[in-house]
Amino acid sequence: MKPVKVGLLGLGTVGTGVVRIVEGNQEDLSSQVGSPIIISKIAVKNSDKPRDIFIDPAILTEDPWDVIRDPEIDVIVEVMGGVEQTKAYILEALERGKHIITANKDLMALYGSEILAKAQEKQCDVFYEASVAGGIPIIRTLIEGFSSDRILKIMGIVNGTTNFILTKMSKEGASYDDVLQEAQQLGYAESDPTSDVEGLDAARKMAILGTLGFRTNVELKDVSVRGISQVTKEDIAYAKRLGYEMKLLGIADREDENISISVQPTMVRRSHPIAAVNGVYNAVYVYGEAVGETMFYGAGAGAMPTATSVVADLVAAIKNLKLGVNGLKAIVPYKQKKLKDDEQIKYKNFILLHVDDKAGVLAQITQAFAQFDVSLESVVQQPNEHNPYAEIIIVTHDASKARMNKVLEHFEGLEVIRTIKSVYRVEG
Ligand SMILES: NC(=O)C1=CN([C@@H]2O[C@H](COP(=O)(O)OP(=O)(O)OC[C@H]3O[C@@H](n4cnc5c(N)ncnc54)[C@H](OP(=O)(O)O)[C@@H]3O)[C@@H](O)[C@H]2O)C=CC1
Ligand SMILES: N[C@@H](CC=O)C(=O)O
Repeated sequence: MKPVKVGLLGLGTVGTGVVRIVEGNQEDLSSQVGSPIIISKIAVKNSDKPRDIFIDPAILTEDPWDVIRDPEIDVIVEVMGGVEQTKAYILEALERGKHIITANKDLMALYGSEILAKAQEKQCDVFYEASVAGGIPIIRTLIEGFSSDRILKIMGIVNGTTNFILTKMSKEGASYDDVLQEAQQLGYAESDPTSDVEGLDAARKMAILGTLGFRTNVELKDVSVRGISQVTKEDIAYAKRLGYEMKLLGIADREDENISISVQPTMVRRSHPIAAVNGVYNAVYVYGEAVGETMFYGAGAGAMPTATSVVADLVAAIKNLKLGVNGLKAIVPYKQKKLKDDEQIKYKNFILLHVDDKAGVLAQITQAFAQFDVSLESVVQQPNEHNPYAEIIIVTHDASKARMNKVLEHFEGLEVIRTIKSVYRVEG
């Protein structure tokens, strides 16, 4: 049987995992697709770099165009990262009728619609399962498993690095910087980890999930983003005390046809299944109008979990190639997008204030909430052992983002408030 030739762009954390799986599971994979799968060319930045696996130096190139322009290659697996130049490689590969597998969320969040339109024009597959939540098959699930339902909410821990950091800070009291370094050594973090810790990586993934779940074109600029770099050990301790776990949570929801998408550190009620997702694990909770609650769990980053999704996509693409079809057409968004405004976005809030320790302060604070029509679930005032100020810890009921912003603006001008220490979304 004639082998299927695959071109690999990138041989780093994920690329090495892909080679291991394709070689290690060759018998099983080839029996599924009906012919051997051969990685015949690999583009890397530095072909002299020592590798963890044996690679025939003759198949390495430092020029990705060698892979894209090779007429023998049927499928391109892109695990190299990058956006503008990588987009050019992929569009050219599609132009040449090659099928694409990518783990690149940066690319798909920014140019997914253009790439998918080109794929449709050329009747090629573009599969990108590994781009969201590593080893969890969430993209296929949204496209196929939920094709019959109307999704109302998608809530996810979709970044392994930040979940690893928050878990270690919470359970071991570890320092933010040390754990970030460990996540980098383990191959979880992006080449520039700022995109992990500042929430951008999760935002890209939520844009992809929102597009698929709501069948409308969610763009990166539609996602409001806040990362974990300002989350302190004290914040995590307060969350725990109140019965919550601190998680970097992506939330996409819709009411009628109005949607909102955000990524932010969130205090999640301990009884919610997502609160128990720790370490590099990810989870995506999907609420469908008909199906109700579902949740999908697995490793969100790292070589082998991510490569599992990449190679599963490869198998799907080769099966399609053999059948002369291309699949997953439902991914092309068709609905007009309507974003919620700040008055329509509502959730509970946790607020920690440092205030002057004197009579009447609490009344001033609660009055401000009443003035802007924000009702409160709990308010606690306590002296601070080490400082001359008191702490006020507030949890609101659901309040619109617009009204909460007004409260916080008002607080900026209140003399009795020394610092607005922390404000977090609360879920559950
Ligand atoms: N790591 C993870 O857990 C996950 C990563 N992803 C995504 O997968 C992709 C790859 O990530 P990862 O494997 O971690 O990245 P790495 O940095 O480990 O690997 C990148 C690879 O691409 C090669 N490369 C980079 N730039 C070029 C270039 N211009 N020309 C040729 N080769 C190039 C590098 O070559 P060389 O080896 O010579 O330096 C390296 O082999 C990214 O899009 C990432 O966002 C998705 C899910 C999980
Ligand atoms: N840096 C990412 C890798 C997977 O997408 C993460 O930590 O989740």
